[in-house]
Amino acid sequence: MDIGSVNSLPYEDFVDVFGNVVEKCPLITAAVWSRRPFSSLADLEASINDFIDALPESGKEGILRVHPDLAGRDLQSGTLTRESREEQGQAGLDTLTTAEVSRMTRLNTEYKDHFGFPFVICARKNNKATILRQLEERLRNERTIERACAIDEVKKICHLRLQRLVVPEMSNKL
Ligand SMILES: NC(=O)N[C@H]1NC(=O)NC1=O
Repeated sequence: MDIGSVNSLPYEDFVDVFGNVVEKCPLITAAVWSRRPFSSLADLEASINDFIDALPESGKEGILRVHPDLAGRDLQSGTLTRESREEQGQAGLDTLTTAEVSRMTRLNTEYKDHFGFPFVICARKNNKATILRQLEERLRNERTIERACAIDEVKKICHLRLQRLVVPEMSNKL
């Protein structure tokens, strides 16, 4: 889909297509629809990022809280969103050993107890080793820094999800 087609989508279709670019936050997509027309995919992405940046800290934490744990209960029970399942699979989180699952679960719990929101990282840009290392390192962050870091990861996830939905303008001309 190119940006012209994106701009011509009625509200319902726009939310159907882009409703999960930020995990389980279709409200963000619904809000940015009124900022059409977008000049490019980057412009649509910037509108989403602007919306997130304008939220109060409690709103940003809300975005983090609806993210599923990595290698957590939703992965085991098959209740992840399609996007999240693919991302966690690509990072190898669906083939962890029992010992790795235990370590991830222990660290995820420790992180959540400490910050009050789940650990979020762009799985597609990582693998199980870098995810576990980041989880241990970021646990030591000061809260404000960590919240900003997690929101940056949400934006990276959103960037990659958008790219898979909208063909870059150049490749339409080939
Ligand atoms: N907890 C967490 O980071 N979840 C996410 N990361 C990612 O790449 N997809 C997700 O659902």
